[in-house]
Amino acid sequence: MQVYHHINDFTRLENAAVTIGTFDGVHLGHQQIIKELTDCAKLIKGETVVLTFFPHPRMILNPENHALKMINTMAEKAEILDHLGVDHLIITPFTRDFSNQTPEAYIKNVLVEQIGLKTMVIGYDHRFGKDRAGGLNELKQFSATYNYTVKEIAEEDVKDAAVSSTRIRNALNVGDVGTALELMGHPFTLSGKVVRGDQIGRTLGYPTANLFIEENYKLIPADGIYAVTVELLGNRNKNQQVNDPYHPANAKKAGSHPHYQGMAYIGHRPTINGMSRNIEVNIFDFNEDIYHQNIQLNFLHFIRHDIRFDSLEQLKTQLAEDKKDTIRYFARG
Ligand SMILES: Cc1cc2nc3c(=O)[nH]c(=O)nc-3n(C[C@H](O)[C@H](O)[C@H](O)COP(=O)(O)O)c2cc1C
Ligand SMILES: Nc1ncnc2c1ncn2[C@@H]1O[C@H](COP(=O)(O)OP(=O)(O)O)[C@@H](O)[C@H]1O
Repeated sequence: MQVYHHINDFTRLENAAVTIGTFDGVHLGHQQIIKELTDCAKLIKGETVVLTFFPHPRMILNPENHALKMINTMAEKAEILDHLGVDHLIITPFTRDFSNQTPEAYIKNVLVEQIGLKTMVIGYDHRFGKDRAGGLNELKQFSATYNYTVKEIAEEDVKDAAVSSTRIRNALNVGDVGTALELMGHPFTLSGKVVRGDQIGRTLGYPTANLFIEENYKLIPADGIYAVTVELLGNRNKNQQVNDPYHPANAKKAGSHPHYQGMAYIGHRPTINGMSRNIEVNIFDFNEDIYHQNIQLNFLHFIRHDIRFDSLEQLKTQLAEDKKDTIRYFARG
């Protein structure tokens, strides 16, 4: 997949099948749109283009709204779209100028002249252009003039499945990573660098790698303990991943890097009166120094809520129970 950070970097295609959206979570509904896009591209012997906005329009229009958290970082989204076989991903900065275009100007200047639109695949409720005046009707209205077709994804197709980014965010906010997995068809992930903590973990017999997440817009699930798989990504630069998905350090094929099971903790560590909200993982059958490495946690199952214990000894007893519960979860297959 080719990634572009500005529409001007894009070289117009002969036959582009295009879709536009935020695609947060790249859930089963989104995957249906991408599948439709791929089928349309085959019909016109063309290539697939996903046009997305980053930062999210609401982050720009509402920068003080810290409540707006995203299921995916841009890098994670790019990676999933790449796996789904998308040919071109255009990440457009959402500027006032851009959003002030009329629907026709947007269709003509951006979609037709800069991208080479031949087939538009679009969800029933997508809006674009100044005051969100553009939608399916406008796309259809100008299709004859600018010589493209419109493939609509019907409301019932998306709604039937009851899949939405909002529903996934709500599930994650209460720790229900199982529902998120079901609605996305892939696990919710957190990735970042391993940083030093207070080094208490190892004294309990449960060393925990502490995760630092760079993207402040990333949604962190509810406090609690989770069954996760852990991928050791080495020292790759996550930003490079978006800029250059072909960089060898960014190749992330199944089995190309170590994969472990583990139990993750999200919370303030009330037992030791911790101040910060930590994301930590105890990796099973593992004993290596991974400070400064990038790791990815794949969240599969909620184990329990965070608890304040009266002593570290009690916490340690509970950690042994958590490990048993987590192993039992994985054994269930
Ligand atoms: C699976 C797991 C469950 C945990 N559960 C709790 C908990 O219920 N209450 C709590 O205060 N801390 C909990 N912790 C966090 C520990 O307090 C923390 O790992 C320990 O203080 C070590 O911190 P350090 O990595 O900064 O050294 C848990 C950690 C893990 C890995
Ligand atoms: N099984 C393991 N799970 C997690 N980290 C491990 C494991 N074995 C070794 N480590 C290393 O130990 C560190 C965690 O030890 P810990 O005592 O909890 O220190 P800290 O408080 O700095 O996280 C990790 O960052 C990692 O480098």
